[in-house]
Amino acid sequence: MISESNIKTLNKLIEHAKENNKINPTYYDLYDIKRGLRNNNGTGVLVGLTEVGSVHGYVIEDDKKIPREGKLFYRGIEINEIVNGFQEDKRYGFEETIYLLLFGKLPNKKELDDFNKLLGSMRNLPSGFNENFILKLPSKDVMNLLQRTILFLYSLDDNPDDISINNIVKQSLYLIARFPTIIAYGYQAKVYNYDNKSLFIHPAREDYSTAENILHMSRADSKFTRIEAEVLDLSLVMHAEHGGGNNSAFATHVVSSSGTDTYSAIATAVGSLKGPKHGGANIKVRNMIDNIKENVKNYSNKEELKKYLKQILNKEVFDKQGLIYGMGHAIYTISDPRAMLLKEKARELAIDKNAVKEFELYENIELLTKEIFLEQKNKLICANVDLYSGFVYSMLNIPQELYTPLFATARIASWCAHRIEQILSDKKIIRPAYKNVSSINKYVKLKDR
Ligand SMILES: CC(=O)SCCNC(=O)CCNC(=O)[C@H](O)C(C)(C)COP(=O)(O)OP(=O)(O)OC[C@H]1O[C@@H](n2cnc3c(N)ncnc32)[C@H](O)[C@@H]1OP(=O)(O)O
Ligand SMILES: O=C([O-])CC(=O)C(=O)O
Repeated sequence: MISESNIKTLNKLIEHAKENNKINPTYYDLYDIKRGLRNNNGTGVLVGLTEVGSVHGYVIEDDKKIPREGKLFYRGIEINEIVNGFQEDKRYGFEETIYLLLFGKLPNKKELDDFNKLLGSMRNLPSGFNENFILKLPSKDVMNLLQRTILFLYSLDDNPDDISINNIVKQSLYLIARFPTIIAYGYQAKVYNYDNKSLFIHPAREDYSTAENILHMSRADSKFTRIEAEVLDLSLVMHAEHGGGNNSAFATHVVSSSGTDTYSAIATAVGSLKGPKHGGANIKVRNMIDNIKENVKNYSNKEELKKYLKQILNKEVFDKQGLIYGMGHAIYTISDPRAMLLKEKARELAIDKNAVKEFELYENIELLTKEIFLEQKNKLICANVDLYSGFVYSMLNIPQELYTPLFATARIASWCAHRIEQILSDKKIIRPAYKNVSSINKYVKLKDR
């Protein structure tokens, strides 16, 4: 318990923190600061090269951003082609995607089989690890648990700081293989400790894919249907990579450039992805939907819904941050190809599960937010990958606690790929500049203050 007098001290410190950390907003223009590492025309400042993936949402003509339909490529192959490829063969695609992102080529049948076997053999945690580091130390937040569990794994690695590529590839594969196990057990520990539910620990199965293992380990009865595993697998594929400049990949580049170990780098990326403007938006979307349902009597009525969305944007309601989660993107303008694919999946599942009214709420949020941005800011905005993903998960009976951890389980593939690329190709430590705009102050002796 914090004492009354310490509360007073704390409140005073908070006031100092607020008073003394505000930079005059006009300085940003004066010194031509690339806020958010963006150029004046909204494009990202070019800070690196990559062959892992690329994201297209506009073209530049006469220094102006001209909106285009979104396209996403993994190692030069368009995402829709990858999806069509494994769906036509009626097989899972996430492991093939990890292979492609990490090793830069599509695996042949034997290479893919061998890779699946290797990942399968790496999925279980070291003996006693779950008991000591997860079940005894639960967290209400599975992303928080994931982040520190990665750091605990450092302590059990005999050679954690070796950043030779031989060692990094091995460490990366262990982490990629173990993320499903960690998030499933982290979820079990959460519901057992905080929600008074029974505890079930199912060992990972070597013969199961990543998606199958997640469903098997996170469910009490360990049962799932082929359709459920296929939809989850598709979602993992679509969340796996998004270029070098997205916040968590860039965070990986930044910390990897200092020469730090794999566990520190990946824990950093998890911390970045958790943010509500990045991967954490999927859980925010869910909360926003619940809030809308509570506060908009007839949420099927577009006028009523639009009025409430405007109140969200004006910071009057919901979390008062002024954001409509699941909408907008740093690169996509007209469309995010993943959101379009997920939307179609969501529509199919909603018809099947009698949830069309809820699907229409998501669709109306998309349409009306676009309308509001055009009317108020003359700005094109589109749904991003986080808008429909949570809805799809809810129809697969995947708990909310796992929404962002599932994103991390997919995205770790590209964090590892970007880290390897950074270490092999760009040896310079990332160190941009901050201009100091404070006055010169004299040190005053304690007795004179
Ligand atoms: C996996 C992912 O990370 S996908 C993104 C997930 N995040 C979300 O869904 C959160 C909601 N969306 C957002 O916050 C933003 O759209 C971001 C962070 C994704 C991108 O932001 P930016 O790169 O700044 O986008 P952009 O340059 O197009 O934004 C222009 C303006 O529109 C605002 N804007 C963009 N999207 C939204 C939104 N969904 N709600 C409210 N305002 C928004 C921005 O805050 C910015 O305002 P400003 O000019 O007053 O600073
Ligand atoms: O690219 C970005 O800025 C955000 C991101 O990671 C994604 O959309 O998957």
